[in-house]
Amino acid sequence: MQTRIQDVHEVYIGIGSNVGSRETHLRTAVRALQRIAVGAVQCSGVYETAPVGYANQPDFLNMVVRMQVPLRPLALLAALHQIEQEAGRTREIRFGPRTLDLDILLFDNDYICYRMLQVPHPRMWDRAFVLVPLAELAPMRRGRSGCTIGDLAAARKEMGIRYVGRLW
Ligand SMILES: Nc1ncnc2c1ncn2[C@@H]1O[C@H](COP(=O)(O)OP(=O)(O)OP(=O)(O)O)[C@@H](O)[C@H]1O
Ligand SMILES: Nc1nc2c(c(=O)[nH]1)N=C(CO)CN2
Repeated sequence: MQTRIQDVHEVYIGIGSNVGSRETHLRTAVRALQRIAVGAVQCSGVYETAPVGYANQPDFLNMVVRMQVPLRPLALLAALHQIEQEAGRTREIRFGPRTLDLDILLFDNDYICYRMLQVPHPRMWDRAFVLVPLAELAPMRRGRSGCTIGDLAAARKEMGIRYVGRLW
């Protein structure tokens, strides 16, 4: 069956890992995302980042991808949960260590407010580990404050985050 253009959505996904082989988890995640995407997945660089929200855990690797998906928001969330589970993700401590975390940052230009899903991701605007890689892919997008993601990232790029390179 053909996918109609209006059924395809542009989404940005935040990826994080701080347990096990972090780089392997990122690579596995991007390959899995490629399987649900229409066309190529575009990747930011990879950053090593100090933990935010719960300090007593290892540093993360973080990156962001942009892709087009033929899925509605909750179906995309379910697909991301499945990929997290396949990477051995468990949920014990809020903001705590995890093999793989996949967050929907942006879904087209939509505002989504379901019990299980809020988009734009409500905590992304303060997080250097999201804004800095996201600014590589969408520097001119604006948040509710009216500031661009590029400006928000520039104001935070010294905050516990170090560029380590590209996976692709
Ligand atoms: N934009 C979103 N992307 C992913 N999950 C979301 C989003 N909005 C709400 N959720 C919900 O958050 C729940 C908890 O997700 P998770 O365990 O990954 O949180 P967390 O990574 O510890 O914290 P944070 O959401 O601040 O990154 C998910 O099961 C999902 O229902
Ligand atoms: N540096 C960093 N800190 C975090 C991260 C993350 O991906 N990177 N994810 C969290 C859970 O939402 C909590 N804290």
